[in-house]
Amino acid sequence: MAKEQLIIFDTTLRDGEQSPGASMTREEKLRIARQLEKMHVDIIEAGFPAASNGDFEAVRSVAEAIKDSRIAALCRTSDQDISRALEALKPARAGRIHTFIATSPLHMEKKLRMAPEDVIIAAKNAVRFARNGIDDVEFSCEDAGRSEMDFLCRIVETVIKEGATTINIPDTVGYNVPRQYADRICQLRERVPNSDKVIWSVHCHNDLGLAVANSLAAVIAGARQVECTINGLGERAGNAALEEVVMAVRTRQDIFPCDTRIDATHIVPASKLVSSVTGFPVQPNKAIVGANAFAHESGIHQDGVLKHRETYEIMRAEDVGWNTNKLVLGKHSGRTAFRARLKELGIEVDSEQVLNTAFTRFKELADKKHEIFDEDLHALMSEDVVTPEDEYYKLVASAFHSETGETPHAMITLSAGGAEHRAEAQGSGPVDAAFKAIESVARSDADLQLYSVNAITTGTDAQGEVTVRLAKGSRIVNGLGADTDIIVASARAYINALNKLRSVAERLNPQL
Ligand SMILES: CC(=O)SCCNC(=O)CCNC(=O)[C@H](O)C(C)(C)COP(=O)(O)OP(=O)(O)OC[C@H]1O[C@@H](n2cnc3c(N)ncnc32)[C@H](O)[C@@H]1OP(=O)(O)O
Ligand SMILES: CC(C)C(=O)C(=O)O
Ligand SMILES: [Mg+2]
Repeated sequence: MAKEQLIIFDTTLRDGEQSPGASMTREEKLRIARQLEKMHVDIIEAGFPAASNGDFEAVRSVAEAIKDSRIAALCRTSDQDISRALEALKPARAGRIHTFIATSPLHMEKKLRMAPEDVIIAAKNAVRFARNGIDDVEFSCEDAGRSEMDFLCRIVETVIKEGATTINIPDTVGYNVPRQYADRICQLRERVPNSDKVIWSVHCHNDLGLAVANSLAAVIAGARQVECTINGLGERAGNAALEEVVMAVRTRQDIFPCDTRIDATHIVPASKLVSSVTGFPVQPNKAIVGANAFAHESGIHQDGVLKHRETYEIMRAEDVGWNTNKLVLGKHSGRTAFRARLKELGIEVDSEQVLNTAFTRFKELADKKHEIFDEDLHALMSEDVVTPEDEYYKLVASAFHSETGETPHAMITLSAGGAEHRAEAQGSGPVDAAFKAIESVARSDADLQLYSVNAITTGTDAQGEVTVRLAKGSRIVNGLGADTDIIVASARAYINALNKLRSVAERLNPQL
């Protein structure tokens, strides 16, 4: 049997924009709307035209530009708001008026200061007025999650009689839990006359982190429109995240009697676009669109994924717009992932013993660094362990001078093959000066590819550890140096890298 359609109503440009700091210009709304259209979002709520001239123009521009998604505009129950929204929607090929009024005792008494009977009259008049201007009218019972069921049934019955085509039951303050919210939808569908003539919609906020769970529970209870936003953007803790709703329904087709029309491969680009427009970063562990959503770091998981992806992946990264899943090498990784990455990098390991030695070094490095990059692996595999006894270069003495207004200066005494050399240099900072002084003796001509500093103890007397990566031709090595003086640690790291470069060169050319 063909699945029913679950309508995706995206409100990133309206409720999403209500996130403090997320307001968008007309051009930004247009860019996002085009991406939503590409994804096959059914309805794009573009804004609240009565809010400002800017929002009016933004809704009008979106209505003009978008052809394959329906454009909705939000308005209160007043004729002025509705007229403004109708005006903004004029260029739309398909438009929808979305009008709302609060229905909870708290909102009616304290905010609207209206008697419940007057709220029903306002809703009735608004839907009638809107239907005179447009065929598609959605009515929302704001704060439905805290409204009395009998009252909800009455107001919904009234607006259906006036021609509302979609009835939205928002959990405006994210107060509901899934079973209770689903029960509301079931009761409304059972009790309201002609409930089968309208689409039941849900709009959940995430104040208790339940927006997606509540939306999905409502879908199982018969809702066929979900209002949601990219990255879960929205007022306060946000709305249900579009990407999570879409992928939950798609991944669990064994449970849901419906599916969306969304082309999920556009989800990650949409997430990145919304994040860059609003300046709201996506947390790495965010479902579907977070940088770690398809990344595996621990050895047992990596081994499983390499043997069969589905051991630890319920969706394919490619299906939501990532290039691929990721195996991140770190201190929890095991030999399987280590060997696999080396193979990808074209590094042949000819024996188990070489692999084991390299793996031990890899673990030592991983204890010091959060993430191991491909360059680290190249360095790791191309270097020999240099023991203090066979170090060619040794730091004998050093002095650094750095004073405000003066060029930093370094003096180094370096032993090279047993002969001591004294060198001085100036640099843009004391570390730069130290490296230049060392180079003036070693003349390695290597490229400095990485300089990174870690504090390995805490406090002002912290031991600083420096990593220096040098590259020469195809050789890449990592040098490490530690000292409580960070400039000395840097000089040691540079010298350590020089010794490793030399030892690799010797291995390749024993005449050296
Ligand atoms: C749950 C939601 O997300 S609701 C949508 C939230 N979005 C917005 O608020 C859009 C941006 N808002 C605005 O730009 C402004 O608030 C405007 C232009 C809409 C109204 O501005 P103002 O006229 O200055 O009113 P103000 O914002 O101070 O107060 C809201 C008024 O609307 C009334 N109101 C609230 N909801 C409704 C409604 N659904 N239908 C009719 N009146 C309503 C309030 O009771 C209040 O009326 P009062 O001034 O007589 O007390
Ligand atoms: C206007 C309505 C749909 C809303 O955003 C809410 O109740 O949260
Ligand atoms: Mg909302």
